[in-house]
Amino acid sequence: MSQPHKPLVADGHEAREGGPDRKVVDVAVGVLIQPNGHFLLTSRPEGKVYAGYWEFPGGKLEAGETVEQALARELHEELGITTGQIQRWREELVDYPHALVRLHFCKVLDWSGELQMREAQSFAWQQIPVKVSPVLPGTIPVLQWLAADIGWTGALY
Ligand SMILES: Nc1nc2c([nH]c(=O)n2[C@H]2C[C@H](O)[C@@H](COP(=O)(O)OP(=O)(O)OP(=O)(O)O)O2)c(=O)[nH]1
Repeated sequence: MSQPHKPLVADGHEAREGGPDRKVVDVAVGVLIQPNGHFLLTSRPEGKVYAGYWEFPGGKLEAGETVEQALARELHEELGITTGQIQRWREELVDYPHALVRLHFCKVLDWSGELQMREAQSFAWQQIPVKVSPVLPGTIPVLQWLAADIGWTGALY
């Protein structure tokens, strides 16, 4: 099967050919956007790969879950919020040394509940250019899309 486009290669390593042992891991990711356009970034907790890097909240799909179900579960588990409508937005394949991941980015404009950092992560409401660092390689395309939405052509972070 051909890929829709070449994966983004993180960390400058050579992209590996997708052998039978290199499975794609599907990840549901939420871009929570406030009415003023600010979006939520969270830092990856200690103990996970890329600990301390900033990303959009989300996580891997469990067996039998849709992207929307996985994202609603992850946002509740990680942030304690209940999501309203989840809008599928874009997909990105990222080739990390640790895994080949397909990120299913969704826009979330509607949620209820106060944010709770249930995994002791940090959070920051951001706008372009992003002030927190470092950002996870897989989040950079999203910053490009968000910048394009507002006609921003300057630095992203
Ligand atoms: N949540 C999230 N993950 C991202 C983003 N960008 C990006 O490349 N990733 C990658 C990092 C990881 O390889 C993968 C997400 O896996 P994870 O370890 O956070 O998932 P999880 O919460 O289900 O983890 P676990 O329970 O298995 O520890 O997707 C992003 O913006 N948000």
